[in-house]
Amino acid sequence: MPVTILTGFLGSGKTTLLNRILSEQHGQKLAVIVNEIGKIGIDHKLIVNVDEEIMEMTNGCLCCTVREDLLISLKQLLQAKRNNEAQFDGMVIETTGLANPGPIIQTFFLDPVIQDAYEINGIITVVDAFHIEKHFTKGLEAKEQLAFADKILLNKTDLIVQEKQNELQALLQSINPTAEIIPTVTCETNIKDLLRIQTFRTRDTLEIRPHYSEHLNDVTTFVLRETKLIDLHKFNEWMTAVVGELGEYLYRYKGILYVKQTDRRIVFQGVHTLFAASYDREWGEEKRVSEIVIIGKHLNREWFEEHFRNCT
Ligand SMILES: Nc1nc2c(ncn2[C@@H]2O[C@H](COP(=O)(O)OP(=O)(O)OP(=O)(O)O)[C@@H](O)[C@H]2O)c(=O)[nH]1
Repeated sequence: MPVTILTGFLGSGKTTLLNRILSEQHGQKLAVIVNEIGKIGIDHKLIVNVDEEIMEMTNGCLCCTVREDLLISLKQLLQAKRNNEAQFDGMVIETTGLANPGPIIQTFFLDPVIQDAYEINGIITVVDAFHIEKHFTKGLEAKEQLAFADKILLNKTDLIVQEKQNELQALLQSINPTAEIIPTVTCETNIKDLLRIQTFRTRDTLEIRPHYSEHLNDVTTFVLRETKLIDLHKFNEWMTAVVGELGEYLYRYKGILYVKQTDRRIVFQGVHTLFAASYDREWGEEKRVSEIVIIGKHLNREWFEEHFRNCT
């Protein structure tokens, strides 16, 4: 069952997006989990009344205290589905505006029952185009949410001029060079596409968009590139050590490797300490190069570059 995770700073438009997802025809019947911090059952009243399964979790912020709750909710929903008490073939989780989505994503990988039944479709981050720069000054959350995103909705573009929009798009892309950025007004976009990201599946393309290396306070983004063949064993050993040591600081990393052990491309990606790699298609006409995007906190780029080179 595909699970789509909605993040975004307070007031950016997550509920607006959720309502679109729930009211548009996209062929999926969705279960919804909303996580409200400090409010008691307010948001569900704002959510359009459709016959979806809505489960509200009010006792704390998903990212820190209630991962156990999330697990329980996920299992309850699964049980309800098996008992024919609930019908759904996909799930959407709306996180609080302050959640770091990392631990939520990890919940789906740590429990075998959950891992069997669910699959992360993707992480969608909604950005308030009018306030985002202010949000950046308030702490790390807004940047962390961008770091995890597969798709970024640059929402409320009706409140800014075109030049500002271009400037923000470049800024967001520099923070997360692999995410697709979609400018929107009231989150209007193709909902089917949002429900079909399939980020953790092997894909033909892992696109690394042009970007400018960026260091915004503590969140660092850089791309490692190497044209020499990579030794997969060396790389695996190194990555295992890296996630063991620096896992908590690694928000998101994704890459394609050109390795000596196979003619096929190796696609891999991870969140904190969890990473998965898979064989992709064979190399074609394109330039053979290993490329990894790393987004994290307090990371030393030179150290990564040097050790990645040592994997050749
Ligand atoms: N001008 C403008 N306002 C918008 C747009 N999208 C949403 N809004 C408004 O922004 C406010 C916040 O939207 P929500 O969808 O509730 O945002 P949220 O992220 O769920 O908010 P929290 O649950 O508080 O984190 C609402 O008043 C929306 O009507 C937009 O594109 N342009």
